[in-house]
Amino acid sequence: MKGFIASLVNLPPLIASKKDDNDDRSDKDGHGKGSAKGALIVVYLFALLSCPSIHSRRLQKGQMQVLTLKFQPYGVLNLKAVYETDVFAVTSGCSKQRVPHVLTVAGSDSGAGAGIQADLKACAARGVYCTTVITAVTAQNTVGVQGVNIVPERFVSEQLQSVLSDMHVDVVKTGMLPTVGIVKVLYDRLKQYPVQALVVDPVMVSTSGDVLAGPSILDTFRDQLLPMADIVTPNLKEASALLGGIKLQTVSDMRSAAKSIYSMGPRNVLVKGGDLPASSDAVDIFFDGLEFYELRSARIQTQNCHGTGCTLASCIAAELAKGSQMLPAVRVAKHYVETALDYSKNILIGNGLQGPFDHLCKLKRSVRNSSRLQRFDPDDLLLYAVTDSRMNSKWGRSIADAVKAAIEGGATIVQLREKDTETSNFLEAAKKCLEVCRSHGVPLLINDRIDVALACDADGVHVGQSDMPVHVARSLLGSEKIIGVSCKTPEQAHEAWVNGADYIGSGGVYSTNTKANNITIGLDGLKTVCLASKLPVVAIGGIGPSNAHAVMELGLENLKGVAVVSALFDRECISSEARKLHALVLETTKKTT
Ligand SMILES: Cc1ncc(COP(=O)(O)OP(=O)(O)O)c(N)n1
Ligand SMILES: Cc1nc(C(=O)O)sc1CCOP(=O)(O)O
Ligand SMILES: [Mg+2]
Repeated sequence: MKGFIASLVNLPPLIASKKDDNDDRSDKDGHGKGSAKGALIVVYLFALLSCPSIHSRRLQKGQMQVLTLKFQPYGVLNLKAVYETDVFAVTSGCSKQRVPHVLTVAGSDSGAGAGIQADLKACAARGVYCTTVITAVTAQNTVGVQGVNIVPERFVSEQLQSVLSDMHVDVVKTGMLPTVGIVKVLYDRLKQYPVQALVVDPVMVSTSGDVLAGPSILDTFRDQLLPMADIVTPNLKEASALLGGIKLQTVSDMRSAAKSIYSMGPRNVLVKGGDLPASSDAVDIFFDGLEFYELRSARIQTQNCHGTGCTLASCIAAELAKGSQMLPAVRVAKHYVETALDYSKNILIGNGLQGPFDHLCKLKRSVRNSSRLQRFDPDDLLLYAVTDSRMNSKWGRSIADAVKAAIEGGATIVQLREKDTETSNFLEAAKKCLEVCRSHGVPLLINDRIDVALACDADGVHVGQSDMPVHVARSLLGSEKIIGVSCKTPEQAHEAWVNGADYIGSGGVYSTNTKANNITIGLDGLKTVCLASKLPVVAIGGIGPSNAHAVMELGLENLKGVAVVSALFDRECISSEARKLHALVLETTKKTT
């Protein structure tokens, strides 16, 4: 009480400082200045009055005081108080933000397709932080489960205590709970530290058919865990086990099972029908106690489905942690799993029948490119065909037909330079061209549009000096993609190399009508750039059958070929023009090397 009175007596005048530049952004444009400051002062006063350790101290002139206020579970607000010469300011400091958080209580899968590893990947893919309590360590691969080592229940309890007591978990998701003791410690800890939602994936049998939790556990599941659960997500075998072994063979059986499991206490039930015989769709039954929902998705033909159950449950948990309602969370999770399975249907990891899938949908790019001998072969620059939308319209050709003809004539690399094509049409055309290029083993690059290149998974991009900087394009596209840059000077060529480009396009060697206001650098300019460049070079600008030999006769080691637009695409027969040019460039290259 003494400290409280002292603090009131010692309170400096509360005047907003004119000098304070660190104030909230709204002050800068003059909006909400008074109200924001007023609110901060009220919070500061409240903190001052309710915290005895602050009351007893008086701020000296020039002294700064930082109060860190924790508003659990929303975050932390730092208040900064400065008492200067008759001016006192209260400002907000960095306000920390809590992030959505799922705790998974499950087994480790050494093959990383299911269990804890799948949960971590699913949460990462869905933008949610994931902590882990490991209940068992399995020796497992794509063939099956070779060994299981159960973590002692007191240590499961210790892990739970560590995470739940400190890290503010939003949602708990359970997977493999191999003993009655472990289910019980989980039950006790959840009573001690209640969370926003509990997602129970009643893992009992692995995809390979190995038993991961015996029948002795069923009673504890039914009596303790299910009544606490916000959703339980059994597959057909697990639903059958929970219901004493009844057969589930039809969608109607699944509905009855969902209803019976619901009567055990969970708020929602999702019976997964992935194993349902004779069904072209994957049908799941969702029951919320009032209504049944038949959730259908395409059945993806793939062996890479190890861990789908864990992933689905983790994704539901992640969506709930982000604030979603239950049914939308389930729908999003199903769609996510379907997308990841579809993306991963052809990846090859392991020799067994139960392959993992790619939660982050990122692995395939390197798989595809590693199947090529090299990511980028500079000799591919020999005859570089660059498309032009206006020329194709003029001649009434689709982009894909034009590209096909150029490749049939001998083009060794293709760039789609579609300056006036709408994005959606460009993307569609790029996909078609990619099919053509892939079937001929010819790389396809996209001019300027990194977004289109990413969307269609093209082999790379070509950018100019005023397009996206090379290092940014590289960070977006990854190390596997080809990046070319236009350079007219040695300095630009050096920059391109430093920033991680694969080749440079240099020109205009001759004047051109294809690109407006283009600066011509001539053969001399091209030579200067080539000599300075550590990267392979392709010449561009006004090049055709009449002058291609002059370009290649420069005989420069890193000058690998010619890039042409009008000499191919503004001609009646693209393939025969390509054939002519290809032969010419090849001949001069052979002569000069
Ligand atoms: C192979 C090749 N070299 C140079 C260019 C020109 O690119 P840029 O300077 O970005 O100009 P636009 O093509 O975008 O008009 C190129 N496209 N290809
Ligand atoms: C797209 C482009 N870039 C150039 C450069 O100098 O960087 S010249 C050019 C147009 C090349 O078209 P054509 O083969 O019809 O002359
Ligand atoms: Mg450009």
